[in-house]
Amino acid sequence: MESEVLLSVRGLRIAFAGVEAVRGLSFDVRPREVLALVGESGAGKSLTARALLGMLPRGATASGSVRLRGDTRGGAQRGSRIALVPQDALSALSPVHPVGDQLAAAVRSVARVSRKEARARAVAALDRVGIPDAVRKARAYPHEYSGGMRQRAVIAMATVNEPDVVVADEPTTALDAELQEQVLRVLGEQREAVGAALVLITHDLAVVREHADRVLVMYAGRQVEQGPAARVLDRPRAPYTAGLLASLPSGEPGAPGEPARAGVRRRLPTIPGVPPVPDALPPGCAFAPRCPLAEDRCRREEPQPWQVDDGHEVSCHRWDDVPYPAAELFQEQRA
Ligand SMILES: Nc1ncnc2c1ncn2[C@@H]1O[C@H](COP(=O)(O)OP(=O)(O)OP(=O)(O)O)[C@@H](O)[C@H]1O
Repeated sequence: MESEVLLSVRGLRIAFAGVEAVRGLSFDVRPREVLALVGESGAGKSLTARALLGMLPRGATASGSVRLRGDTRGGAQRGSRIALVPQDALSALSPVHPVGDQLAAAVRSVARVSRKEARARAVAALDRVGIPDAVRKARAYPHEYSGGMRQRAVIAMATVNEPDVVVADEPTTALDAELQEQVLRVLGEQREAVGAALVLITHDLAVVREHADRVLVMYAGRQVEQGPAARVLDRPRAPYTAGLLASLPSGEPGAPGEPARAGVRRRLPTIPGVPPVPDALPPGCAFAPRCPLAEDRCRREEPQPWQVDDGHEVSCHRWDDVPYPAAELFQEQRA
């Protein structure tokens, strides 16, 4: 069923020593859907990802609920159904064991199968992500893989047990453009092959435009806007989303406005200022100090999510005053 919800997050809050870094986040992920979590550094994307996996850092306290197919149990129950592709591929693989052994161990940690069967699944997973001569490569150590092949091996590791959800935390930041594209393509293919949904964490709206069905834009631990990716990027209703879009090079797949002209470099507007830290949030809307549309109310009252369109929510008092094209908000400021 199209509308079936696979993963449901309600009122998620994550705090360190009483200071909230994620402040009441709610979203759903449907089967096979790609949901992108976007926002600047410190928005709470990685913490949210870790909460989905039930792997919060030491000292964090969480409230709210994360349900997978209606089940709130965390730990191993959820751990085997939600898999992580971490930011740093190297940290995901042990340097002292052959890659195939690591994948086989991952298989045996969730399924009671023979060593031989686990091995076969490991090789099949390596083969599926496009590693040539997978039988032989399974016997090699991570340092014997090229950077791109290692990324693929990490994706194989995350998908070997055919999870319901793959969470990829900025899987491409350390890679050059060609490898980034490759990794995103392989992730997409694996999503198809094992029928998983993908939660893709990124700060790159061009990646969202290319690869996501839905997008959740975060700022200072809260939802700013969420909805179908094409609709949010074409007609953002939150000034913050508009600012992220304005800072994309024109002609990028996520960028609005005219196509890029070869040889012409324009100075890109960026959102002035920096995001607040969790223990020094301004009153009202956390984005107000950087927002060209902020008025008194914004500095007093935190906006609640408001449905502007089918499945498109925005948390902004002034969403109806965001111009079209929205990037103009920040271009004007620069002038
Ligand atoms: N282990 C920790 N101890 C204390 N505070 C933390 C810890 N981890 C995260 N935080 C706080 O939570 C905020 C959000 O962190 P998070 O890593 O989720 O951000 P992010 O959006 O993923 O950023 P980035 O893009 O840089 O990874 C941080 O700015 C920090 O204040």
